[in-house]
Formats: sequence, structure tokens, C-alpha cells
Amino acid sequence: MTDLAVLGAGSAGYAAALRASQLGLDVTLVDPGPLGGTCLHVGCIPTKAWLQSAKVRRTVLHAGAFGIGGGTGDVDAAAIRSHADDVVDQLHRGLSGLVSASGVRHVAAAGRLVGGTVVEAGGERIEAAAVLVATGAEPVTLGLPVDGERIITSEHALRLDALPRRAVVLGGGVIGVEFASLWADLGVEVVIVEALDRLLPSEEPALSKVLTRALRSRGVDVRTGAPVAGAEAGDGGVRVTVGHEQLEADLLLVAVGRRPRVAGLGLEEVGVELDGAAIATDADLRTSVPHIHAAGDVVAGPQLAHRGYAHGQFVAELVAWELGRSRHRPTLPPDHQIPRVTYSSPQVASVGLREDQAGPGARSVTYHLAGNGKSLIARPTDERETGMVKVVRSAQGPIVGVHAVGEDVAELITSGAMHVGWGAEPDDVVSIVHPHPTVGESLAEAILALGGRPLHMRVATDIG
Ligand SMILES: Cc1cc2nc3c(=O)[nH]c(=O)nc-3n(C[C@H](O)[C@H](O)[C@H](O)COP(=O)(O)OP(=O)(O)OC[C@H]3O[C@@H](n4cnc5c(N)ncnc54)[C@H](O)[C@@H]3O)c2cc1C
Ligand SMILES: NC(=O)c1ccc[n+]([C@@H]2O[C@H](COP(=O)([O-])OP(=O)(O)OC[C@H]3O[C@@H](n4cnc5c(N)ncnc54)[C@H](O)[C@@H]3O)[C@@H](O)[C@H]2O)c1
Repeated sequence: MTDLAVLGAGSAGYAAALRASQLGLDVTLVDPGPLGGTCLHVGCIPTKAWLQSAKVRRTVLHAGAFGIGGGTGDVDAAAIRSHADDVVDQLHRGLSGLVSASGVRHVAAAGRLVGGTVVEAGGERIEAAAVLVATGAEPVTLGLPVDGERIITSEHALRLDALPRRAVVLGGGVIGVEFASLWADLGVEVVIVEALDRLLPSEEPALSKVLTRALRSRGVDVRTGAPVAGAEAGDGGVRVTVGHEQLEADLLLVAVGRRPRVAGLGLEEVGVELDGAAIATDADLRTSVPHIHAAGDVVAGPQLAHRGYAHGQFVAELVAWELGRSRHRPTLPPDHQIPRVTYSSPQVASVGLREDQAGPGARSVTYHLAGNGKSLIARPTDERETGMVKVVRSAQGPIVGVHAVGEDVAELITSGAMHVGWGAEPDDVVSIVHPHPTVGESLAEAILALGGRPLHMRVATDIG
């Protein structure tokens, strides 16, 4: 018997386990893989390590623009991998220590539901008061013959010991854009192919435009409105069919989305309903079967590690409350309040609603980072794009969206998430002083303008 059995020890599952044990629940965490799941081992952390190496090479190649003698920027893919592995290992050791110190029991096996809230894993039968399914997602391959060598997914891309000379990236979403950006900066000739009419199609159109111009200026061949019809691998490389055209490359990265991992979990057998490919849940992440919850990438919505953390902690608190072990009934942040960052160069970061989603009478101000000292200092002078921050408020109401593109704009979206989450009005924020020079003060500049009192920008003073 256990209070909570968690299937999956990724961002959602381990966050649930840690929070539940803090609340005094007995927890069993089931996962056949290493603690940490996709984000730690084959997602957020190793991709950001590769992106950092790409940024270092770019800095080295542009060092002259900063008055420093440049280097050759030779690339050692195996050494980049080893740096990424070191970071992952260190975080994995830390997480394993946290989980064992918390008293959570880890069963290192795949689990499945075998009736009600009973889980079977590694030959063991675990009866639980509540179950959380947090088994994550896996790449969609569109039936393309993924072989791990010529036609690959992001997981294979992170294990490369040598970089291709020429690569086609299929999908202009988050994974496609991050790899296109980092490979281009590491000297790979990249073609990125997106079926819809722009890269990162769910972001504000202005951000996609700046990103596309920046990638093109670094030699990336960006093709939009171009669905890929097929691909064929041979000894010498891969041939990709886009419309009537054939593209030749050393490899094809398939990055067209990730689908919830729900097969083989016994969901159908115990009556857990699906909503399309994802597990159907109510607003409190309860599935159609009492006391079975779902969290993270198995639930439809943005597939992000920090959403997984929020989901996992929420379910732990809800279960503790339902079992009478906590007096606090938790609330779940809505998906649109979850910040999104694409860590390409330039970065694209946003939270809340786009202007076209913010209702009638919504107003916005766009502050161009060409006026931001910190952004100009960081930018090599031979690069034209600096980026922008756009803030959206609902009609005479609160700030409902912050959208940014530029170097290091990920750092300002945390403040954006607070403004949107707290429903702040521009007047609530204008008296908060931001440090200078920072990229973050560009958000303050846009909010000042939205509140009708611009400082370093020329806009009509009756705005907002
Ligand atoms: C290349 C890449 C880069 C990414 N970068 C970012 C980023 O920068 N920022 C960000 O926020 N998000 C990023 N993500 C997304 C992020 O990794 C996911 O949103 C997050 O990992 C989801 O957490 P989860 O707990 O739902 O699932 P996962 O982390 O996928 O964990 C699921 C776990 O379930 C386990 N499991 C599977 N089947 C069973 C079973 N039958 N029994 C028990 N356990 C099982 C798996 O072994 C796995 O450990 C990235 C993803 C990818 C692929
Ligand atoms: N920095 C981050 O937070 C981060 C990084 C990587 C991944 N992730 C998460 O992983 C998930 C998966 O990422 P992803 O980039 O694979 O999915 P995605 O949904 O972000 O993008 C997939 C893209 O592929 C395009 N596409 C689909 N079929 C196509 C075809 N036949 N031809 C051309 N284009 C096609 C889609 O229009 C879409 O733009 C995302 O939801 C994201 O949240 C997050």
C-alpha cells in the first residue's frame, strides 16, 4: 500500500513525488529510466549545453568586433557532447540525492495499471490511494524511416560525435529552430522546412519575422509554407521531398512534434479516456477514473518542463487535500500563463496572450532593443538584428501578454510571467525600478509607454 503511485520520473512525476513526500504522503515512484526523464537527459539540459557551445563559437568568430583577437572556432562535437554529459550527470546526481533523501521509494521498472488504482511494476503489485500518470511524450515521425543515422530525431542529434556538412531540419517549431540555430553557428549548412507560413507559428508574427531574418543572415535556408512529403536515406546521405523539389543532405532531423506516451500503460483496460492522443483530464488534472490523475506532456497543452513541475506539485497537493493530509486546496495555473522560451539565437520568449487573442480594445507597445544599451553591447556590430519586446494589455485593463525576441530575452520573461500571473496593470508596475543596463529594463520601458509615460521612446502619450 502507498498513498501515491507515480508512473514516470520526469519533470511532472518527480515534482509530484517530492511535493507529496513533503506533505507527509507515502510515495512510490516508478520509472524504468534514469530519474529526470526527457528534460534532464535528452531535452532541455543537453540542448541548452549544445546551444551554449554554439554561442561560444559565434563569440570566438566575432571576437574582433569586441576588440579581441579572434580564434579559429574549430568544432569538436565529441567534446561538446562530453560537456553536455557532465552537466546532465551533475544534475542527475543532485536529483537522485534529493529523491532518496525525501524518502520516496523508487521502483526501477516500467509500470502499468492493472485495475482501479493498482499498479504493477517489476513483478510488484502496488496498491495506491491515488495514481499519477506522467509518462511524457515521444517524437512524431510522420511514418518517415527514422534510422538514427541519416534520418534522426532530437535524441539522436544530441548523441552525434561528428556534425554533418549539410542538414535538413523538418519542422520550424521549437526543436527545429533550436537545432537550426545551433548547427548553423557550429558551421553546418542548414535548410529548415516548415509546413505553415512562418517559423514558430504559435508566437506573435513579429517575433517569427525577426527570428527568420536573423537565421537567414547566418546562412540558414528558411523555407516556409513547405510541407515535407517524404524522405529516403542512402549510403551517401538523405534525399528529402519538399513539394516538387528534392533536397540532398547528410542527414534529416525530424522535429514535427511530440505525442503523449500512453501505449502499454493499461489505460484503456481500467477505463481512462483519451482526448485525441492525450489523456483526457478535467481542470484539476483528474482523469475519467476516480483517483487516477495525469500530468505533464501526457496532458494536451504546451509540452514544457516547468508546466510539468507545476502539474506535478499541483496533483501532489490535491491528493494530500483529498486524503485530509493538507488543509490547502491548490489551484492550477492556466496554460496561457506558462512562459515559453525558444533558446535559439536570437531567443524568442513569451507569456500570456498574443494581441490577436486579447479581445476588442486591446492595446500594445513594442520597444525595439536597438534602444537597449545591454543588447547593443552584447551584439557583434556586424549583426543587424537586435530584436524587440512587445507588451499587450486588454482594453483599459491588465497586462495580458509579453512577447520578446533578442539575445537573452529569456531572462526578462520571468518578470513578464509575474505581471501576467498577477494581472498587473501598467500603473502597478511603473513605480518598480529596474536596474540599468539590463535587457530586462526593455520590458519596463514598454510598460512605461503602455501606461502613457514613455521614457526612452517616442510614442503618443495617450496610449493605453
Ligand atoms: C529536444 C528537447 C528539448 C526540450 N527543451 C525544453 C526546454 O528547454 N524547456 C522546457 O521547458 N521544455 C523542454 N522540452 C520539453 C520537456 O522535456 C518536457 O516538456 C518534459 O520533459 C515533460 O515532462 P514529463 O514529466 O511530462 O515527461 P518526461 O520528462 O518525458 O518523463 C516521462 C518519464 O516516464 C517514464 N516512463 C515511460 N513509460 C513508463 C512506464 N510504463 N512506467 C513508468 N515510467 C514510464 C520515462 O522513462 C520518463 O522518465 C524539450 C524537449 C525536447 C525533446
Ligand atoms: N525551449 C523549449 O521550451 C523547448 C525546446 C524543445 C522542445 N520543446 C517542446 O517539445 C515539443 C515538441 O517540439 P517540436 O518542435 O517537435 O514540435 P512543435 O509542435 O513545436 O513544432 C513542430 C512544427 O513542425 C511543423 N510540421 C508538421 N508537419 C510538417 C511537415 N510535414 N512538413 C514541414 N513541417 C511540418 C509544424 O507546423 C510545427 O511548426 C514542443 O511542444 C515544445 O514545447 C520545448
